[in-house]
Amino acid sequence: MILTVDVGNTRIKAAVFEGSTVLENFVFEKNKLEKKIKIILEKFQNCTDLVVASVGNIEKQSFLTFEDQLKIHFLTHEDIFPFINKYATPKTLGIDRMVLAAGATLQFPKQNRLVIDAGTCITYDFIDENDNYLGGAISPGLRLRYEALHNYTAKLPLLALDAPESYIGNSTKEAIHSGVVNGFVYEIDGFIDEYRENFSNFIIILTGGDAEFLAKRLKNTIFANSNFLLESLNQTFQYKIDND
Ligand SMILES: Nc1ncnc2c1ncn2[C@@H]1O[C@H](COP(=O)(O)OP(=O)(O)O)[C@@H](O)[C@H]1O
Ligand SMILES: CC(C)(COP(=O)(O)O)[C@@H](O)C(=O)NCCC(=O)O
Ligand SMILES: [K+]
Repeated sequence: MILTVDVGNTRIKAAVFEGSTVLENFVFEKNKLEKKIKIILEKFQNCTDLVVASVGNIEKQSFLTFEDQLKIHFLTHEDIFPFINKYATPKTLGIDRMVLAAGATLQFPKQNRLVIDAGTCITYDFIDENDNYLGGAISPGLRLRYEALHNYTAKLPLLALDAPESYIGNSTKEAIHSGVVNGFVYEIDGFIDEYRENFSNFIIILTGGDAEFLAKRLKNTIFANSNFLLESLNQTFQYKIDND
């Protein structure tokens, strides 16, 4: 039984796995880390390993209080991954993106794979059918877009995510919702069309906190799996155990 933890730039997501089965999912704020992990380990006392992928500002140090209870695996670029990393700056590639690429490689072998993770940022990660990780894109996530419009202008209000009535926004609020939400959707559909034009035998995985909201708005029908990063973290750990 293992506890997987995904430290993103907005929230922490966690899940307890028995083999490839999720026993329970958790989502919590970064300042609740120690308290929440303690509660989870009290409930799931058979956890033998704690596997962490962190791109937020939480480092391995924050997990060491648990090392007397279970083995801590804080994933780094030095770990073994099931793809060939063709990124020109492999050491700057986000560990979250590496885990997503590992999951896509292991779950969908011998295909071209695009992973879209709509979280704080939207990340696009492409792994070709020969398991070469080629890279992708980093773009502001939904919340970031609303906040940027408010923080970098004199008059725009800070709005919460809401679906626009039309692409023609007929009020300040509607114009902002249209620009943020439709811009987000058109961007993603545009990228997917571009990849589709250049690669055949192609699968798209959509995940992240905004995946559900997005899935029903995209022209390209793709299935959202909000748990994909944690599932991939579990599989990446298994791969590391089997191949280290
Ligand atoms: N309860 C929530 N708190 C914060 N963000 C949320 C919540 N529910 C959905 N979201 C959306 O999820 C996004 C964060 O997704 P997530 O994948 O958790 O980010 P990250 O992995 O970058 O921390 C936010 O941009 C927001 O639009
Ligand atoms: C782009 C990210 C901030 C995305 O993080 P998230 O949206 O999951 O919080 C993260 O993958 C990161 O810090 N990447 C490092 C730069 C790179 O991947 O090239
Ligand atoms: K993300």
